[in-house]
Amino acid sequence: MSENIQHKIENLRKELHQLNEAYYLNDESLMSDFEFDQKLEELKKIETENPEFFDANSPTLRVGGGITKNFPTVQHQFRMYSLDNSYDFDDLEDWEKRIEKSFEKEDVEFVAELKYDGASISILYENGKLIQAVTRGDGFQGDEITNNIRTISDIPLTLKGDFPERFFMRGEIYLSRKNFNSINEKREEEGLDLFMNPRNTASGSLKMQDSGEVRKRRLSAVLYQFISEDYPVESHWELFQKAKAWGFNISDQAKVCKNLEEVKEFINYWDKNRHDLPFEIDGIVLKINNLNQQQELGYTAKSPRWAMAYKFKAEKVETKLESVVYQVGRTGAITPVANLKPVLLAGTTVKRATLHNEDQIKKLGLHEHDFVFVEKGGEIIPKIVGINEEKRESNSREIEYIKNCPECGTELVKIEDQANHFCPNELHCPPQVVGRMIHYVSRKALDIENLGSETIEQLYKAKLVENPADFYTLTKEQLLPLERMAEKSANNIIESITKSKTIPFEKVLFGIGIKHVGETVAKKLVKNFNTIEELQKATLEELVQVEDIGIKIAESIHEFFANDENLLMINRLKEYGIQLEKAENFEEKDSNILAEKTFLFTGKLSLFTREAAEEMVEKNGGKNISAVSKNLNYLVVGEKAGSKLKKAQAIESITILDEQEFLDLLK
Ligand SMILES: NC(=O)c1ccc[n+]([C@@H]2O[C@H](COP(=O)([O-])OP(=O)(O)OC[C@H]3O[C@@H](n4cnc5c(N)ncnc54)[C@H](O)[C@@H]3O)[C@@H](O)[C@H]2O)c1
Ligand SMILES: [Zn+2]
Repeated sequence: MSENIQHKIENLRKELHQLNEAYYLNDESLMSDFEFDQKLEELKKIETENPEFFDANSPTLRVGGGITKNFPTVQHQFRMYSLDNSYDFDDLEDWEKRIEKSFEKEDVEFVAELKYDGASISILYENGKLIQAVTRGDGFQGDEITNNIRTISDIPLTLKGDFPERFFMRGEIYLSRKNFNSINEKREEEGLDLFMNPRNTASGSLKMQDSGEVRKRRLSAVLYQFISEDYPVESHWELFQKAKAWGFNISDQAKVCKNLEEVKEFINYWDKNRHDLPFEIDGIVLKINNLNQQQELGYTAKSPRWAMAYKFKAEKVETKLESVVYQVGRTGAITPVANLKPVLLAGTTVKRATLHNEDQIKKLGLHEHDFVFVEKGGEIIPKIVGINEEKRESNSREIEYIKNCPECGTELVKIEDQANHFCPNELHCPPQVVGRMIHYVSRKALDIENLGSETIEQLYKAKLVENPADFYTLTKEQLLPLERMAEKSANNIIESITKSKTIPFEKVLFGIGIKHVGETVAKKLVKNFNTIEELQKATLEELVQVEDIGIKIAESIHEFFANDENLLMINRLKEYGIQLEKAENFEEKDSNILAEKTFLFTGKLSLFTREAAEEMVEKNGGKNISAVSKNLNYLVVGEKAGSKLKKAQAIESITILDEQEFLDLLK
């Protein structure tokens, strides 16, 4: 018996650890939050009943996140906790009763706030200036991401009014629905995978190395906690008002509730109206208003006793399955999709739900015309979570998975370790053909501006292009009849196509879409092979001798050149003057960490010479400029820096670094 229980505890702990790792480190939700929380609750219960299996590392006792290797690690002066959560009023009532009991003779007030769905951050302010920003990490230590946080316009770099000398502000970094959608629209244009949901995208954005890219994500921030050695006021609510006056973005919806009735009203209101907010929330947070009471209640191993999260369950509705259709992605992956009788769910009308793959359909046991339960969990696309078998028609047949590609008829294949089926007809299956051309024009490949995925699709349908070489024979006259194509756009497209003839070999090699040859591999190949002919002639042995090239990539390169159609395309590209030879100034960049960043060095440098420093900037994608202005991002100062430093200090957007801090940027 006890062996069984031990086994169960260990399995649950292991599973929850894995889910935490996916969620916090890879920004992936492998199940809904509700399912996760149920498992956590189950573990908590078994652990309480079987205290002999105590483990301080259990997910019930530890904050789920961790730190990465990509940023400096910083210890939190004040620990960052998680929140206890509940999904129903009974739990809230229990919590309130416990609290009432602790303060029999005092009034207890609550502050109810929206629970923003993003990633938490702790920001240190000293003398009214933003000094440092750190992620929650494991609660004890986190990643130092100050430069990324500085790009968020909701976060003040300088405070106003009667702010305390030194304190931390904590809050949530999130992404509005609108900005999330526009990021995905752009990714779709560029043929990139779409992001799953705003929470994971916000959290992933914070971990990017290039703050220029972070800025483009247009993140938002809301601050909800002031922390310091001592407090200027006596309640959480007053702190909010203070913080607002100092220039912080505080939630407009927060409200003082005198009792649980008012709390319930607040919760019910937002459960109903949350879909109208411009951002996503996953619940409501309740905090005891009085700071003395907060202090008296203190903390458990993982969360404050003076706060509680009430989480909304994902909504679930029943509707009828009308049909199952199969989508072919640009890489040839097949995704089954359920067409549903339209139904209102979480504020939007749902007509389709993803079925993921054949195994998922089998697991559900889906039959034609079944009545299904649909839920909107962490993902944008709703999913079918169950079937109402009582309503099944007696003669309805089980859904049978397709054997051939719905686009081109080719027999599908299943690759080991992959959940999806694939259409192997890379060169002629329409979505794959279009996908290859979209990849060719994308920013990191031939960077042909003005030619979006829609236009490419139209060109393909009009039989004007079938592979990247065809772009170079396009004329303005052929473009003009396309939908929504004006003279000016047609000219721009032709111009961008012509301009792509100067794009260097390594980007062309990436652009022609040899399987497994990504950006970095393409660079490594060009470093070792001067021309496309040399690459074509290389034996498998020669290929695998190149750094980072394994047998899988080598074989894929061979396969590519064994195909006559590919050779024909290469010959045509050569004829049109595309770069298929290593450029004289080819230089393998170390990284792109400093992309779009400008630098200026001043004063007497001791860790490196000015020339070496400027070279480091360039090798990592940055730019050197010669004067202090608004265009400067970083001023790196050595000893005895003079007027440039003074001038830079007056411009808020310039970050001033010492030499070591500059080197740290390159880590
Ligand atoms: N789906 C999965 O696979 C998976 C995996 C791991 C965790 N999770 C989810 O994450 C939860 C655990 O994450 P957690 O520890 O960050 O807890 P949490 O997200 O449930 O609550 C704590 C966090 O809420 C945030 N928050 C938002 N608004 C706030 C406000 N007004 N005041 C205070 N805090 C506010 C803060 O970032 C705080 O750290 C789990 O309960 C689960 O729901 C899901
Ligand atoms: Zn196909």
